[in-house]
Amino acid sequence: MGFIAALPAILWALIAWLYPEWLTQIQLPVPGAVSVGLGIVFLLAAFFRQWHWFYWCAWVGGSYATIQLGLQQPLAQKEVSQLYQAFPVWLSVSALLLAFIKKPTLLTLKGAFLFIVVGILPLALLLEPVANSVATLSPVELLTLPDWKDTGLAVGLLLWIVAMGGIWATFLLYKGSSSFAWSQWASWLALMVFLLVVDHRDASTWASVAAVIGLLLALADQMLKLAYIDELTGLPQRRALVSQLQHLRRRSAVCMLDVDYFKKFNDRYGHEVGDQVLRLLGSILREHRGFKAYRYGGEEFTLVFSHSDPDKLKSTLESVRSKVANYPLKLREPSRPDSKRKGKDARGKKDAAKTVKITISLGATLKEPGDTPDSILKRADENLYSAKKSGRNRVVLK
Ligand SMILES: Nc1nc2c(ncn2[C@@H]2O[C@H](COP(=O)(O)OP(=O)(O)OP(=O)(O)O)[C@@H](O)[C@H]2O)c(=O)[nH]1
Repeated sequence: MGFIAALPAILWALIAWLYPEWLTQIQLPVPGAVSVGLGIVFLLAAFFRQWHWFYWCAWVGGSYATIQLGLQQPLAQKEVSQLYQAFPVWLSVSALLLAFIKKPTLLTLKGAFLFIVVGILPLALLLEPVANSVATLSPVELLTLPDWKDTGLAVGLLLWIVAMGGIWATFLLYKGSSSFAWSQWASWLALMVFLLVVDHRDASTWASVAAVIGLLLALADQMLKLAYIDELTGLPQRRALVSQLQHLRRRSAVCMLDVDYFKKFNDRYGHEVGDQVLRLLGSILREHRGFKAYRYGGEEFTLVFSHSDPDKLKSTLESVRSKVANYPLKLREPSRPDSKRKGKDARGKKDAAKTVKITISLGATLKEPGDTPDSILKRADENLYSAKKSGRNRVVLK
């Protein structure tokens, strides 16, 4: 899902490669699209107090300004050619640093410093001695074999983009990264691809627009997650459930489930261990087939089925119930032993990592004509209450 933020940059790269003539044929719908886009990201990020986005806006803005001031002239000029060599070094080093360092809060001295560095520093490349010395670090020449020099293609640059972009993207995929992390990769890719098609009019604006749209998509994705996804379990939360229940199909069913004696469990093992259990229960429900799971609130979850076959429903719910009841929960020690000796003893014992089990009760109901979200949830909740009253660790479907 996070990958969505990278799509505009990938689309831009494909167009720049396959149909570069489009860049001059299609007019940008908004004059000053880059500034307008960056302004919108700034405002949204400030509104939602997502300060770390400001650094990326400053990075895109500073790089775009440098391109406009220095790279809009023929590459044959010596100082332009030096900037052209130095610029990918700046883009790559600064992007990697900004993506992987722990970013300070913006409204601190360190934060303001970083903001200015990423926004203003690229402009220093417009000074010839700076560009000259940074250009000596550029691997573009090194990566371009002598045979390729006359092809007119910046082959070294292409290899650089493929190598660095590939390693970075593999890392992001491996880590299952957020849309914000992907939008950082995408901003870098968009501007690097611009350098490959530097001769085309408007290429820098299209590249920066692709970077800004990536940031906007990532911001929108993060806002949706904040509003709809429960942080502890990663499941959609009550707000998402209510919106789903408003569009239930005629044949559907709803189940409320709740952990048994969870208060006692929390009292005995601590709230942190209780959280571990909810996280695990969330992942069991997410991976189980046949329904969509939501965290209703506290230790209560809701399952929504898109059929109303009672036998199938009962068998799925029984399978969930028994899976949870038989799942051995390995508890991590809440605190470390207070001496080396005790730690050694504990590691020696077989039961040092304690295994416990939990059970859940489930109350399910089929959709009836005229049901509202409230009425169907109320019926499922009454059935859950019956399951609790009749001994817990069971399914009631009425
Ligand atoms: N660790 C943890 N505990 C939570 C969370 N949300 C709710 N709880 C706890 O869940 C417990 C719910 O207790 P009760 O509603 O009394 O129900 P119960 O003890 O599970 O008993 P029955 O439902 O009757 O089997 C309370 O102790 C809450 O503090 C959470 O996010 N994390």
